[in-house]
Amino acid sequence: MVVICFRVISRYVSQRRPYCVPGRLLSTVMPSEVTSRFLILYGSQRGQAQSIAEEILEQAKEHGFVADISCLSQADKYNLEKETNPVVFVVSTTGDGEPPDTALKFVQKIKNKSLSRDHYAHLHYALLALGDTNYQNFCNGGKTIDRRLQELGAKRFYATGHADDGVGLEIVVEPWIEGLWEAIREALAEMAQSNQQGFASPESAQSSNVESAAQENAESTGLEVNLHLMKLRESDSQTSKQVASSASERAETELKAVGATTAPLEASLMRSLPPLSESALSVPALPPPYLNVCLVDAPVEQDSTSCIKEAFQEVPISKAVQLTRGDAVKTAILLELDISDQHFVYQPGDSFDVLCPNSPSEVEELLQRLKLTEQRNCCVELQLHKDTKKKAAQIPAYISEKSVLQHVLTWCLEIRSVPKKAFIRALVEHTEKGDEKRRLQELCSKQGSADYNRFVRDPNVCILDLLRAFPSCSPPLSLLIEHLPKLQPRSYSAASSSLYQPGKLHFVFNIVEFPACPEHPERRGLCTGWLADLVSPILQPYGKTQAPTESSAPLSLPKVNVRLRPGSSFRLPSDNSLPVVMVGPGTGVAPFIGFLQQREKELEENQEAAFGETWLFFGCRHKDREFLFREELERFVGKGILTHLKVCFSRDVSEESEPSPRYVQHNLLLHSKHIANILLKEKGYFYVCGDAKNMAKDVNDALVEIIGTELQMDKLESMKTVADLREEKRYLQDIWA
Ligand SMILES: Cc1cc2nc3c(=O)[nH]c(=O)nc-3n(C[C@H](O)[C@H](O)[C@H](O)COP(=O)(O)O)c2cc1C
Repeated sequence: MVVICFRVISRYVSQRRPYCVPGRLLSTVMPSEVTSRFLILYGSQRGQAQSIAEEILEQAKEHGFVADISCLSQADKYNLEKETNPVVFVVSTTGDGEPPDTALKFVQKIKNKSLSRDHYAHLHYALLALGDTNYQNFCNGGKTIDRRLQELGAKRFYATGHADDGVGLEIVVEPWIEGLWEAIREALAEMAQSNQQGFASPESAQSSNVESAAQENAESTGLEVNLHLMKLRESDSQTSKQVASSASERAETELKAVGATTAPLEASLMRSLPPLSESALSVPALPPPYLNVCLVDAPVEQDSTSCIKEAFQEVPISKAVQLTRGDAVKTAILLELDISDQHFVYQPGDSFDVLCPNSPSEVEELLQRLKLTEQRNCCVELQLHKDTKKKAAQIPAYISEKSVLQHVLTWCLEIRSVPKKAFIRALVEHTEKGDEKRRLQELCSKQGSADYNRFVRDPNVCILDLLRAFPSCSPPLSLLIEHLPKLQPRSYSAASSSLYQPGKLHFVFNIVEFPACPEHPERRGLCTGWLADLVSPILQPYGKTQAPTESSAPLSLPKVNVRLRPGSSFRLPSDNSLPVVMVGPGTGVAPFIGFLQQREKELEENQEAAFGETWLFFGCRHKDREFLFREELERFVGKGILTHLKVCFSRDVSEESEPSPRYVQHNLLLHSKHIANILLKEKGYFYVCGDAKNMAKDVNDALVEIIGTELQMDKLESMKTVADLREEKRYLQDIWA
């Protein structure tokens, strides 16, 4: 990162810091003995931890270090048992506080109970955990690894960072990385000192020779980098001044043009105001390009979709029903998938992934903006730049060899993703007009962080929005492939039981709507918008839920690609006699329909089956418009399968004298005694499904309050009791942000 004054100077100085370690070490450590090597290990589910790890790798070079990088799943590429250099972990969290799939084996390995307390006594590490405070188990993936490494004697040489995707990872990530270099230097010096005091093995002596050579090498590169940065700084501050004056001139002209003399101009995606518009900027280093892209006019021989569809099964959608009345604010749709021809075994509570394409109109617009409409059917051939400065550069595995351009933009790249600052920095180089260049520089700069959050991150701006806002920006296709992440499948919870409805899989979703805002036009969520369009020919309107008859069923049913998500713990207790409390407002009720269907069937098959109490807390805005699965839930109550159905409607005016509860958490509080009994005396289960941002947090707070009140505990104690419930897997969440 960084190009201005004080940072450039401190960077320049920092190249020599391996020799300028703190006083107590300076006298004992010789320069050639201080190695500059360290290892980066990342565990990432959707690529953010990986790209931060790669950013650390890039910056390492500039700071005079030699770093190796590996995914935690590539166990053959590193060996922590013998690692003598500092290790930097970057680990995200997925599911309900789980480590990412790529870190699972590693976590299993370090959790092995037979490992001794000093197993990692030789290890010096730092850890950056990524998470999202919208989820209860904030950063738990990283915290789990951190805790276990401590238990096994590893030494933490730098305070653990906990970055929150809910407010912007960069708020923690950027300063954490800034402080990392000094910390590694100190750790290296300390380790070298310990070695000198007699712990050095012949192996490490050998490696330190190699490393000091590498360090010299890195230092000379570092010097060049700094000279380059100095030059950039000079030219940048000139540009800043020029652009700043032209920005205020432009603002004035615009004011005059609209005849306004006093009304202040507002900042926007395209325009900044002082002080930012007049500030010198610290912009990130230009990410090194690493891909050569050739568009080859050749016939496509293989099915280029095969690589992304691997592990997915294509299934017909046999039914689609609108569950909400026409005047509901959100439209909920139930889909029934026909999985009878597939080997697709699921349990109630499981969730699964759906592959969805980008919108054809957005792909078309992108092709036009890239001036590639004529080449849409060309094969995209990717090669690594021979002399790229990007370390660990790889051709994206999710773009198969013979893919055509239109297919790549439709199925492989997340074109709706919010461009990261590094991407915006790279766009600057492909922008002609000075004022547009300047604004892009601001948006990726340290000084422009608040503007980036306000005009890019919060309104979910995507690359197309940027290209619309900055007409002189004309990036090459290679830049998009380098910077856009892989298009991710979307997850949904099963809303059925396969025991109850063999060969069928149900799920429910709300069509997500993003209203128009100054940064982008109105649009729908990528997958939910696509699904809604896909099923519109077979959609049964609200209130008509009968199965399609032979004659009314269309000849060809729409199809989707689905894949079961493994490892769910969101399951009914194995002991049927235990009571359960389920909290699922809105579409969050989905998995509980599966639970209750399962029990209905089990009871049908065995009249003797005895189930514990079942409580369901449901809520929505209006009883008449959005009470999803009302009839089915009432049937469960009638059959005694659901013993307590507690509903609340946040926007209905209560007709009763007593004010009725507004949200599920209020309803929970009304039944405190029962809930506390179920969870703490009867060892029951507590399930929450739905929105993480507000509901799941409020429900958690309500639970803390319930336990505190009923057991007369102080807040800290009741929070600990709730944490214990999670640990015992009796408090389970299936939530989304
Ligand atoms: C399905 C899903 C589940 C998540 N669960 C949690 C969680 O339980 N706790 C948490 O702190 N963050 C959670 N997150 C947030 C991610 O850890 C965060 O967005 C992170 O930046 C993702 O990094 P990655 O792309 O490297 O996986 C979750 C994100 C998703 C998409």
